[in-house]
Amino acid sequence: MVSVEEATGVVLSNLFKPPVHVVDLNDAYGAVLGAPISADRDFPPFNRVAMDGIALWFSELKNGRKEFTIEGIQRAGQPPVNLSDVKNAIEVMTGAVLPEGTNTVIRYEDIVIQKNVATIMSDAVKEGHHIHRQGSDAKQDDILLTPGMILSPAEIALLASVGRSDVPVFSFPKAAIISSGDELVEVNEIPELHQIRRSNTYAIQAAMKNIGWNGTQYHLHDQKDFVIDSLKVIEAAHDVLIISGGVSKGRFDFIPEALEAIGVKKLVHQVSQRPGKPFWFGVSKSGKTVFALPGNPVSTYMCFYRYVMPWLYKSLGVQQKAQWAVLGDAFSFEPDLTYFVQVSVCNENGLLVATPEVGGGSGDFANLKRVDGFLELPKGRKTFNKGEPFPYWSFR
Ligand SMILES: Nc1nc2c(c(=O)[nH]1)N[C@H]1C(S)=C(S)[C@@H](COP(=O)(O)OP(=O)(O)OC[C@H]3O[C@@H](n4cnc5c(N)ncnc54)[C@H](O)[C@@H]3O)O[C@H]1N2
Ligand code: MOO
Repeated sequence: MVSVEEATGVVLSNLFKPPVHVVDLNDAYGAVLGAPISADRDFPPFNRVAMDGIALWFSELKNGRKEFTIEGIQRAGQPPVNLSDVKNAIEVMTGAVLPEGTNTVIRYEDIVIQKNVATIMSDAVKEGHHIHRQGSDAKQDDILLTPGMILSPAEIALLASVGRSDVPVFSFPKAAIISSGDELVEVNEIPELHQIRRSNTYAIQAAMKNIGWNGTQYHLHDQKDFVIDSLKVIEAAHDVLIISGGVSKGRFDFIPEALEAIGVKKLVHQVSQRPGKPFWFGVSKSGKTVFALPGNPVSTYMCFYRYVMPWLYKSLGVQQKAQWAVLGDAFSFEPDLTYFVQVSVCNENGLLVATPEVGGGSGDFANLKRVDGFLELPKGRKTFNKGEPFPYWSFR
């Protein structure tokens, strides 16, 4: 049995190398950027007028002139006009290029215009006011976005502004989501007394969809040869297998044996954690990744967020930000295991406070509906204090 930290270390050193494909800018939201994006021009690309008003040559104002004849207008979208006489000014619009021969913008609010003459009413005008300087935000060829960024609306705006209508993004690994167990029937079936509907693969699929990842669902009956043959075919056709169930010690828990039979090397089996102790992880001969998550629904769920998601993010170069929350109530847990306690969270004066909602164990997935995530309470301790911070794994 290995610790959570050891298991994490193994999982995160067996990553998927994602290929890059191109998507239309309109479809890029939420995708993971697959190549660096640089500025094709300075940001802003020209000295940009930042307020509607007039532009003039500041020395004239400094030397005492208060009245400036307006000799023209500079609209946004027009090439720069030229101030021909420093005693004059040019009306300028926000977003326009600063007219040549001017170096200061004064807002309409600070002037009075009568008969084409602007009188400056403010004493607070400073040289260079209200000009968004060329290159002040970024220089041409600066790297604006790096691979591994999840594209939010902010990045979409940058991609648009540098002319990237085709966006290179990382492809997600092709995933198989596999359930196993003869007690499981399809969602649209009426189960017999001894049966239940399968729900874990749907939960995994939904968790994946949340980040734009898709998988194909399979179900395996508890028949050893069938499991071996099916896994062989599925392994060949996917980059990652996410299996739920059949990994503990039951007579019909064939998954570890079947995986080894098809050449998947076991790298982790059994982690000193609750839930999810029978967690299994391995890599096939052809480099495919296999997660076999313990079948109890809460265990599957927890292991997906604690191991599969970090693996995916690291594979795609995404920096997963560690989250912490403080324990809302004192808590005790006797076994010498890392305990992922189900918690509901709320924000109290800027602090994320996690209140344990233990529920009825790892089979009680009805409890998950009132829970926001898991708080990771370390092994080697029995009591945990109210107000103490611990890593928090959110699924909302
Ligand atoms: N002798 C031992 N028995 C068990 C141990 C152990 O260490 N020694 N570990 C227990 C723990 S902890 C867990 S977790 C489970 C995990 O077992 P499996 O991975 O083999 O899971 P199954 O037995 O197939 O299923 C467990 C439970 O979950 C239900 N299940 C499975 N798949 C689904 C699904 N897709 N949707 C909904 N529910 C699912 C299944 O019906 C079982 O009730 O083993 C303990 N036993
Ligand atoms: O540890 Mo198991 O994953 O609790 O039911």
